[in-house]
Amino acid sequence: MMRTPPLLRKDVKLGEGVNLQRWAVVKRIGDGGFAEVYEVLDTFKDDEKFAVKIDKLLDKRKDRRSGGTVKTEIQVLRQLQSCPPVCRLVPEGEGTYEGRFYMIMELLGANLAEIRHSSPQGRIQPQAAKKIALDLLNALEGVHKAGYIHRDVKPANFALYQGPGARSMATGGDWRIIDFGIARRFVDDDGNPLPKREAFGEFRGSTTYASIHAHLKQDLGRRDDLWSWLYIVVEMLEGTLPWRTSSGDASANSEHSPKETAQRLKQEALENPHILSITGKLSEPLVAISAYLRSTFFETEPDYDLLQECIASLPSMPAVPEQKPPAAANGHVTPPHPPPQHPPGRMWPPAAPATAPPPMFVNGAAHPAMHAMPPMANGSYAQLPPAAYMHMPVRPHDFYWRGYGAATQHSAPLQHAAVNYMHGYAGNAPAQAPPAPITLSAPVPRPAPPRPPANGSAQQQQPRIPDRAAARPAAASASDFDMDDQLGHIGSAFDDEEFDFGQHNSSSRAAKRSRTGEEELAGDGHASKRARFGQAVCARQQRLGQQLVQQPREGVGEGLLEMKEMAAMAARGQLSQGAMEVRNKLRQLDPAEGLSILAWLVDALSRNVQHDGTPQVVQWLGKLAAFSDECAVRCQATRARPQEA
Ligand SMILES: Nc1ncnc2c1ncn2[C@@H]1O[C@H](COP(=O)(O)OP(=O)(O)OP(=O)(O)O)[C@@H](O)[C@H]1O
Repeated sequence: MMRTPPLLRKDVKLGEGVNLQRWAVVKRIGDGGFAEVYEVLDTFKDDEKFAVKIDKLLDKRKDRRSGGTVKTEIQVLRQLQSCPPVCRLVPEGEGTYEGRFYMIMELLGANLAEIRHSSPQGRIQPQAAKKIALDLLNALEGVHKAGYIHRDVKPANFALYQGPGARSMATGGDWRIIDFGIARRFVDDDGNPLPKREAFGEFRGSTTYASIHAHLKQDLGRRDDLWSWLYIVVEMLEGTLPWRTSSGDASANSEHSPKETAQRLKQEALENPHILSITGKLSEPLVAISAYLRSTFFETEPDYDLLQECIASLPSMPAVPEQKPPAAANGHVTPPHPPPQHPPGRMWPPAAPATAPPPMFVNGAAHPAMHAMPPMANGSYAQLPPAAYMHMPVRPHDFYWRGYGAATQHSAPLQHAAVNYMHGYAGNAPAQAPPAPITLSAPVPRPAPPRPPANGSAQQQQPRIPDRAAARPAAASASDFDMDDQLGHIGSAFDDEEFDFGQHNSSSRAAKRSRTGEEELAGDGHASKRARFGQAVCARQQRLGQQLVQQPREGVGEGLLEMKEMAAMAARGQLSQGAMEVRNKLRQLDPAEGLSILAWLVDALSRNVQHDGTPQVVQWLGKLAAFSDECAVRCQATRARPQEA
């Protein structure tokens, strides 16, 4: 039986004494772009509390073009009700009030934006942040598995469940995902993914958390929800994002719009994810996530397990003393990027690799070797040509095979992590001894890329290996070989000259891809060639790697010749079934073992690039570096798992 509604508070905008069917409006609790949210009481159920979301009056909508309405949201939410972390609708709780659609749903608590703002320095403790990150990821996975992309993933759209059995915030809370106003179904009725739409318009979600693809007005896929999720995770841990100003929002003092600033910094963060951190040194698992997301395609089904593993390997304790981000004159929060102070030193101790590396993560903390990783200065200095990577079939968790698939660029920070990690144990005589202190040469600033000739003949130019000796004449001996320097110069050589596999020309499409981080290769005739090349690379990689580990270092030259031969064979497409089999064996190697082999190979190839600048060698180097990245990430994941258990 309908009861008299309770006394209404003054701030109720729906109108005095409003009843929406049996639900009596109590107070306003939220206000978005196209709707308002009120707390209501169910007068049929002992005044149990619920929430109602109702369309704003048309003239109060921030953006009339948004198209988002409660009516469309109801349709999406109905499809997602079997997905646990999605906000529950009350059956029969839909209707219109003065022409405005409304829906009754469960009443949730504070949203993540409010909770973060109420935390000291806007940071959430790492242990709780990890739990929240996993909950949010689960929620997104559930939505994706149900065939939808949310497209407006932001902290305000995750709210605390406060019903029976809810966990307290002290243990991370229980999160529900809300606001499906601009969600979109990405599969057809048969569950097949819809093709990417071209010429997509302005994005309608939040600028702060929008993926780079949203800024570029591209069609959004599952990966874009996950980019937003990554920004949320970074913000929870860091207390801010680089594109936020000291006032926390729009960069009012900047000559660029907030959107432009966010886009530029997000673009930079693709190359160098460390700029996402106020310390200039982002946690390696987050770097890995960024590298992984960057490697995904529009239609890629994300590897949620891998993302979970990365989050699980995040430190549970704050790694550095609390630090306030300095605000630059223009109001931007600028990562400090302390200059690295590493004295020149040897790359590898000359002894054989130890059998067992020390754990990379002990109780969530990084292996001591990881600390030796020099902060990235002003962007990546180890870019390698996109064509250095190949596309390969994927197993779950083998994301680097896919990640570096096709035209992905190499993630410099990860590569250095791998090298440094290896450095921590490979060659330290007693396996039990703590890793020797690591000395790396300070990275040499990248020279400005050469300007293309005025006559536009850049496309005919051959990729060149720069003269390393000329750039750093005093450090040319094998004993003080400097990987940073070497990779930096190789990277510079390809800045403007896209190396197209087996061809020495540049394509505007590929160049565009490298600028935008867009990696789709639909219709790319070179993709299958790269795949074949990749198989061959891996086959020979294992054999030569084992040889090299057993051989004295003088044997490297011979190994290099064999590799070049193999590369030429791959380019001609003369590949065997055997190559595929060896590759599969290589994949089964213990990641640490693979890393050990690959570290030797990268080192060996780097030394020889100086003497023989063939493009194949550069490709090899890129491929090998990518593989050592994979090994490093897999090491992290493998070692983190028992810790979590
Ligand atoms: N079920 C709920 N329980 C409690 N609070 C809610 C609920 N749903 C939404 N809110 C609150 O209301 C606010 C606005 O809701 P919502 O984001 O759905 O509206 P919107 O118009 O789509 O917003 P925006 O324009 O920001 O996307 C949310 O940030 C949240 O704090």
